[in-house]
Amino acid sequence: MFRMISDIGTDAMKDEAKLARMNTLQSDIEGIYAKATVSFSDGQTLALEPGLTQLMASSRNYTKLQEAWIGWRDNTGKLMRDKYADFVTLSNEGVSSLGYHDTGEYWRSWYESPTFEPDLQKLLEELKPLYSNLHTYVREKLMDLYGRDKFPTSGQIPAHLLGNMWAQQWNNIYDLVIPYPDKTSVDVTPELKNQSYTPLRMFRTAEEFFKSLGLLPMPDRFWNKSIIVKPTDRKMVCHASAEDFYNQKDFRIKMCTDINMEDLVTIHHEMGHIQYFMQYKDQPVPFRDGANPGFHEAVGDTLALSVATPKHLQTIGLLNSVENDEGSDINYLLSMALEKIAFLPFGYLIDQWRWSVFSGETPKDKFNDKWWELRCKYQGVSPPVERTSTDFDPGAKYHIPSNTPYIRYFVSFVVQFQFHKALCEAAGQTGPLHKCDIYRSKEAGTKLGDMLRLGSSKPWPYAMEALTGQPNMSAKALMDYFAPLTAWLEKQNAGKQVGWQDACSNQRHAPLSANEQQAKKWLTEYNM
Ligand SMILES: CC(=O)N[C@@H](CC(=O)O)C(=O)NC[C@H](CC1(C(=O)N[C@@H](Cc2ccc(O)cc2)C(=O)O)CCCC1)C(=O)O
Ligand SMILES: [Zn+2]
Repeated sequence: MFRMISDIGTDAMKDEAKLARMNTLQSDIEGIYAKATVSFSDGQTLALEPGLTQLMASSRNYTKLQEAWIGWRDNTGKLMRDKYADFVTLSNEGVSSLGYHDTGEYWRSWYESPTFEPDLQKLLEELKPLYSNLHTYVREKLMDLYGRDKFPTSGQIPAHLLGNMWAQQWNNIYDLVIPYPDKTSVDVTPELKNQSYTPLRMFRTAEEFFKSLGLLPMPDRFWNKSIIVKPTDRKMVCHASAEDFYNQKDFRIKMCTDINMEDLVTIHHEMGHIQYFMQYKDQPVPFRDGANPGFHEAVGDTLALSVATPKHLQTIGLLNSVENDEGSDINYLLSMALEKIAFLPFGYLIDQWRWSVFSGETPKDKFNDKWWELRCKYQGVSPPVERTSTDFDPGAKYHIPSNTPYIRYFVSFVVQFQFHKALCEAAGQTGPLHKCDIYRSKEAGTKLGDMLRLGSSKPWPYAMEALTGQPNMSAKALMDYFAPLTAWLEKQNAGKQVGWQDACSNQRHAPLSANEQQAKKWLTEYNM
């Protein structure tokens, strides 16, 4: 049901004027985000894609990163706080006539579970040790690079140093934290460029994976009507998206494709939505949805877990040699953890914040305090500079101005490992889960297709059981996948201060004295 009446106001809002006002606020807020750029002190002006995204990914200049981080928030969130508060009020009025207390309760209803919130909390708690170990390992490396005096004594990592505008995934700082630099590195971005991959060839490569499982190819109309490169003749919101036109033949992706590994994964993600649209196209319209929104987000990412393996990348000619030793294995698992484990607290906290706003628990003057309370506590990241209540940092993340629910991604990052495990078993793959590649397995494709064709015609636990043999969300498959890395990180972090205090402190660590630096250098060399 989440897709049919997602802009709930259309059906329920009796007062046309209020509906018009809500839609005006929503499009004003989205317009602020879409037009935002950052002008730097050196005269350069960058938009989010590709400029700021590439800067946050590749710059190692503390001050430049900080300027981009502050500038983006000044030109997005800061300009929308009051409008957002008004939007929240009208959105809640819209759903109240449907019998929901507030918009958050309506959004949670799509998961059809009275224990949805405690289930999520339990999953995050189970995954916290793994996240803390990754956080500690990365923090140590970043402290060495940027200096301890940049880091708060409470243990958080400054949010602008993690290779991403929102610190939501840390794959772009892999080069700063790679455990065994002389072993296979799995980043195939240079190879994609060497082989002059085009956006179209990246899309065709993804389609070929789906077809190898016996799943449906992209129809001609998809190829004719999709937009896969940033247009030059007009403005377009570059944030990738997949659209279902509900006419059983029109399905499209819009995306400003960059030639890199991150976008190859995103293409699989978007194509996963298209595959789901096509598989349930013959269901009655109300059932042309994912079993729940998290399932819809998990399809493409599940297949990308196979595609990203060194073995698969070698199969498709993007990696020439694969070394099967512990070092290469840890390198690969760490690169996957920077994308998947790093994301978990972020994926969880966005709607914890938003639900608290919709419920009235967090009033306008507390919007930003609540945001940083959650960011400091769950994600262990801190603002590089002091934030005030007139800032509105949640508004700097696409899904807040676009009013797109987010807990679906937390659900997806958990269930995609359950799906992967089930498909690997169907494909007869018996080795470690992180080495499994279901490429060309018709058994796996049939099992997945059968689940996708259900759409939302059955409750999601039924679909979960059909695919995995049991009805619940479970962190076990994810923890099995990363088990070798967990052991390695625990060894690396032995003797280190693991974790952080709930609240961010303003106090920074003192810089190392000269002989402390010398001692650290000897220790590092000795340990090596
Ligand atoms: C009509 C409509 O609304 N269509 C929906 C789909 C549907 O509901 O049918 C849709 O196209 N939504 C766009 C959204 C785009 C992306 C996104 O926003 N991702 C999250 C989190 C994340 C990050 C990494 C990752 O690997 C997976 C997820 C972020 O970037 O923060 C951008 C990159 C990937 C997915 C999407 O595809 O989910
Ligand atoms: Zn998606």
